[in-house]
Formats: sequence, C-alpha cells, structure tokens
Amino acid sequence: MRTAYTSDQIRAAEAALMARLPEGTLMARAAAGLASVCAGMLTASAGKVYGSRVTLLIGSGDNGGDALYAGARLARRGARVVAVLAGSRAHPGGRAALLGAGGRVVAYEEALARDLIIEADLVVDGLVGIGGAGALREPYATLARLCADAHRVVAVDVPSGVDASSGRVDGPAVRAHVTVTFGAYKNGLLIDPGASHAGRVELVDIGLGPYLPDPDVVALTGPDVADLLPRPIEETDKYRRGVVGIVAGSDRFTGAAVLCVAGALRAGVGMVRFASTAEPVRYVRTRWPEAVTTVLDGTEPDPVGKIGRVQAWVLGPGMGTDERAHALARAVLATDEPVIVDADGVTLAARDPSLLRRSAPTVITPHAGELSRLLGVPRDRIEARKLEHARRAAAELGVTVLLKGMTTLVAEEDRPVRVNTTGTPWLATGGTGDVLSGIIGALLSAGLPGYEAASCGAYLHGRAALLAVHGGAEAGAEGPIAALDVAEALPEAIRTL
Ligand SMILES: NC(=O)C1=CN([C@@H]2O[C@H](COP(=O)(O)OP(=O)(O)OC[C@H]3O[C@@H](n4cnc5c(N)ncnc54)[C@H](O)[C@@H]3O)[C@@H](O)[C@H]2O)[C@@H](O)CC1
Ligand SMILES: Nc1ncnc2c1ncn2[C@@H]1O[C@H](COP(=O)(O)OP(=O)(O)O)[C@@H](O)[C@H]1O
Ligand SMILES: [K+]
Repeated sequence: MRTAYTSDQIRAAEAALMARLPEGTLMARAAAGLASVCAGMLTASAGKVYGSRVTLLIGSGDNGGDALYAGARLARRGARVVAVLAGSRAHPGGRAALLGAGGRVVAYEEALARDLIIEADLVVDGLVGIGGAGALREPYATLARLCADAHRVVAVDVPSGVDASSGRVDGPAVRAHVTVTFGAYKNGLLIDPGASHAGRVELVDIGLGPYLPDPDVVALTGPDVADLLPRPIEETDKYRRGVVGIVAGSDRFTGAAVLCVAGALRAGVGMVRFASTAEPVRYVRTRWPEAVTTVLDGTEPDPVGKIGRVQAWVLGPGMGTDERAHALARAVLATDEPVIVDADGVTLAARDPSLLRRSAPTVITPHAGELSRLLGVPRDRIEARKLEHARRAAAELGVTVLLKGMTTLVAEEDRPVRVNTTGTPWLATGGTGDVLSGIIGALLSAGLPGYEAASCGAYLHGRAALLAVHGGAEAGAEGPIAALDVAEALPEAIRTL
C-alpha cells in the first residue's frame, strides 16, 4: 500500500522529528538524496557529472534551500551550477554552500533565465514545495513556464505550482521528468492534475516514518489487490462465488448491457442474472450464453422477484432515465443487497435523491459530469478539485463514491481516499465505464465491501486496459483499445497481479 499525506501532516511529522535532531539534519538528508538522483540523471544524459551544466531555480523558502545544498554537492563533483534567485531572499546557508563549492548565483532576469534553462543539462525546480499556496506569483510563474523548454527537469519535493495536499493546479506549474520527494508521498503526487506534472517520483527517506499519522490518501499495489481478491476454494459453487444481478441497457442502448455483462463475467463472477427490455436481452444472450436473462416489459408488479436471487446488483448502464427506468431503479435500490449505481442510474439518483437513502451498501461510479449533477457543483470545479468533491459526495450521500477520470478516486466516509494508479488515457473511449461497473458488481457479489470492490475493480480495470494497450505485455509500444478488449484482458490482469 502506498501512503500519501497533506502538507500539514508532513509539516507536523517533520517538526516532531526535527525536535530530536541537530538543526539542519533533515535538509542535509534531503539535499543528499536530491543530489544523488540529479547525479544519476546527469550521468544518464550527459555521460558524467563533471562539466555538466545545472541550473537551479530558487524560491525564498526551504525548498530552495534543498536545491542550493544539492547544487553545492554537484558543484563539488565538477558540475557547472548556476542558481537563479526568484525571490528577494534565498536560504542563506544553502546559498553560502553553493558559492563555497564554486557555484554561481544570479538574480532573476527573464532573458538570462531563459538561456540558462535552455542550455542546462538539468534544471532543478526549487521554487516552492509544501509551503506553496495558490497560483504561482511572478516571476515564479514565468520560470515554471520556461521549464517547458528545458532538456531535463527535476522537481524538488513537489513540482512548483502543484498543490501538494490536493494535486490542484491553478495557473502555470512545472512539468518535471522526475520529482524527488522527501519523507513521504504528498497527495498531489498521486492525484491529477498534479500527478501528471510529477513524472517519475523518487522517494528519499529522511526518517519521517515513525512520526507520520494515518494517511490521508492511499494507493493499492498489485500485491494488495491479490490479497483482497476473492478466489474460489475447492468446495465452492457458483452461488457461493457470487451471483450478480445486472439491470442495464434499453432498446436504445444495447451495447452498455453487453459490456457490463462482459466485465462481470471476465472478473470471475459465479453467475450473472441479466434483466432488461427485449432488445438488450437478445444481444446479451447472443454474446454471452453464460448469462441467465429476464425480459422486463415494465408492467411487472415485482421486477426484482422476477429476476431471482442475487448477492449484489449493478444498476444503470444504458438503462435510460424514463419513468420505467425510474421505477426499476426504485425497486432494485429498495432491496437489502449491495448495489453499484452507474451512468443512467446516477442521473436518476441526481433527479430523485431519495433513491440513495438505503441502509445496504451502495457504490456510485460517476464521472465529473455526473457528480456535477449529483452535487449541483459545476463540472470544471469538480475536475479541478477531485479529492475534495469525492469526499464531499461520500459524506453527503452516505455512499462509496468512485469518481472516474484521468485519476480515479474512491471515497468513503472516515476512510483514506484510495487513488488508483493503474490505467491509461487510452481508456477514454466509449463503453469502458460499463465494463468497470460489471467488474465492481462481480466483486460486490463475491462479498467484498463497497470500498474494496470499487478500489480493486478500478485497479483491475486499469491494469487490464494497460495489458490490452501493450498487446498482452507489461510494457512496450501502445495501440488503441475498445471497451471489450478491456474485459477480455481481465483474466490476464488477475493472473499476473
Ligand atoms: N521542514 C523540514 O523539516 C524539511 C523541509 N524540507 C523542504 O522544505 C520545503 C518547505 O519549505 P518552506 O516551508 O520554507 O516552504 P517552501 O519553500 O515550499 O515555500 C515557501 C516560500 O514560497 C513562497 N510562496 C508560497 N506560495 C507561493 C506562490 N504561489 N508563488 C510564489 N511564491 C510562493 C512563500 O512566500 C515562501 O517564501 C519542503 O517542500 C522541502 O523541500 C526539506 O528540507 C526536508 C526537511
Ligand atoms: N484521461 C484518462 N486517463 C485514464 N483513464 C481515463 C481517462 N479518461 C477516462 N478514463 C477512464 O475511462 C473510463 C470511462 O468511463 P465512462 O466515462 O463511464 O465512459 P462510458 O460511459 O463511455 O463507459 C473510466 O474508468 C475512466 O476513469
Ligand atoms: K519544487
């Protein structure tokens, strides 16, 4: 399990550790780790540290101090190091160390800074770290923009312009090839848009471990998912493995039904009971003879009884939002089984909030647009502040919220938010969400709680997508995928966890 923290949590842990150590110890540890990563990058790109050109972008706080001390170490190894001071002051000890090691210090001037950034083998972003607040001010903002023309950029602790606690980016921000972070991951290194500015993240141990509180955000790893995933025991049968009821599709949207059933079957469900109008039932029967189907014409007094016994439900993909769909949603959500509510199901719940007031576990899987309707908050605001809104939705609605998009988050009240680290932008194609809801339904029916089913489901979905993109390999050249390819890659994703 990878754990991440807010700036305040990191600061408190640092203060507790610092109180037991001689002054300057932590910064020395941080600078040594940073210099070592920089030296590795210089050796990889310029062949050696000696004679390479390093430009440090220095803000007025301790983030700049780390960069200055690391710059001094590189200068002692023969690198030509220049520090560009963005503020009126710079960490005095770090500045003296750099000058003492033969480095240079210059005041910010745009043309000079541009040249130094373009010419450098490596640019070190020490503008702001966990002390950053709000959009970058000038000249920090210009420097962050100029970094786009740099050969290689390493960010100190967090890329400047990224909010360390949330991943928010308001205005220009450094896009780094590598981020060297100290003590522990910050939330903003795992959550977009911050995560996509960080590049590869290198964690430098400065001894913070024993002082860290419970994490604010966590990310499952492959072994975590392998441990959580239910596997059939010898004496099992299909009912004990889990029966999922899938209520999806309509005469207009038949594909969503086929894809949702695909996700459940390939994720290893015991049995699928599929129910819908005649058209989607016909398509599902043709594509998935494994599924047991029920045609609902909308006149049944007890549609749930007609479908039969299940351990969990998937409700929503392609089912429409008319009166018939609303009545069906009401019937499914009135049961005592766990339900994952997706797509049109989420739209119905936005219109009729009473639908989600139930005591059995409920998972909802909105993208930002659907969550916007549920919370009455503009979509772009949700996209800019995903962590905050996923948490708020979980608290206000009393459900497990899986917020989809570039980064997928799973929020439940009083639990750390789980951020998914698998996946690929190739997933942004119609129907992949339907596969995801089928996977989560399968895991719920096998008995996983909503929080685990949603986060393991997102992990497997992203991993299957990556395998499909790479043609079955773990890495390598990439090619486009369609939603069904994601479902087909699920067994391999589970085999190789
Ligand atoms: N506290 C500790 O024990 C350690 C701290 N370390 C480093 O110290 C950093 C935190 O240092 P600080 O608390 O001094 O804070 P920072 O250096 O991250 O930033 C604070 C400075 O940036 C300016 N600033 C803030 N927001 C800005 C904006 N939007 N635009 C322009 N300027 C802005 C502030 O005026 C202040 O001068 C960490 O990120 C890490 O790099 C490391 O040395 C490890 C140990
Ligand atoms: N830029 C992206 N990077 C990674 N994953 C993405 C990106 N955009 C979308 N996704 C993922 O693709 C899936 C799309 O689901 P959804 O929006 O419900 O599509 P549909 O309704 O067509 O099935 C989600 O799992 C989402 O997290
Ligand atoms: K930084």
